[in-house]
Amino acid sequence: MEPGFWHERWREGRIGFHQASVTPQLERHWDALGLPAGSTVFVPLCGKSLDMRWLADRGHRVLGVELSDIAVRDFFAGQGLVPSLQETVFGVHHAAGPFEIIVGDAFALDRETLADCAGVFDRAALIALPPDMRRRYAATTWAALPGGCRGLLVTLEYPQTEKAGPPFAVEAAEVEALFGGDWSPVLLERADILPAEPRFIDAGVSSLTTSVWRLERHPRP
Ligand SMILES: C[S@@+](CC[C@H](N)C(=O)[O-])C[C@H]1O[C@@H](n2cnc3c(N)ncnc32)[C@H](O)[C@@H]1O
Repeated sequence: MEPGFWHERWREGRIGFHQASVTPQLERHWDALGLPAGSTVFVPLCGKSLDMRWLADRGHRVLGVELSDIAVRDFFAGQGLVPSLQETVFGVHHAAGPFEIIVGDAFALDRETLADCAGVFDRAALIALPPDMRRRYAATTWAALPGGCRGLLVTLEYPQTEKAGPPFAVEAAEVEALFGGDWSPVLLERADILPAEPRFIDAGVSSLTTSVWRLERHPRP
């Protein structure tokens, strides 16, 4: 899943991962995190997700990062906003209203850039990456978030031998292994979604569940 893979998907409009509505798990579990209005929420690998609009409607500022400028331009156009552009070492920052989206590489972001993020929402980001990149993502992007940051992570579980990713299966043991050191992962929900996923049924996948994790980062020493 190198950058070229994603750029091609966006160029060709092969973006089956994009949802026309808000992630239901976000709606169900976000308020329980107790993040105050006005706080900033980081949305890594954000695409043009409408979850960002939902978070803004809860009073949050949203900081996204996304490789594809097609996705980011589409997002702002869809919101009827014209962003101002500013170039930094991390990429081109697009800002308008409550949204700032960096067109750049999530793995490159540093602690200073993410210092104001009290929250994080990961849907189709961790699971978009193969195993070695997931380890890198946790060790760089998530590791740059500040102590006390809390958020939600949505994962998928299915027998990886039955279908190739993305999206990839990420089992509970891996969530613990990736985040158990610096974060406190708590499983909030697991649901069987195979009946609603014909692509997985057609591929012969025998079971498919989705999980929602609450993660809270320990204070930094
Ligand atoms: C499966 S999509 C999910 C998008 C979004 N989270 C959603 O729910 O619609 C993964 C996105 O991550 C972006 N991406 C992949 N690798 C990235 C990286 N290293 N830095 C920033 N964005 C990346 C891709 O361009 C793609 O838009």
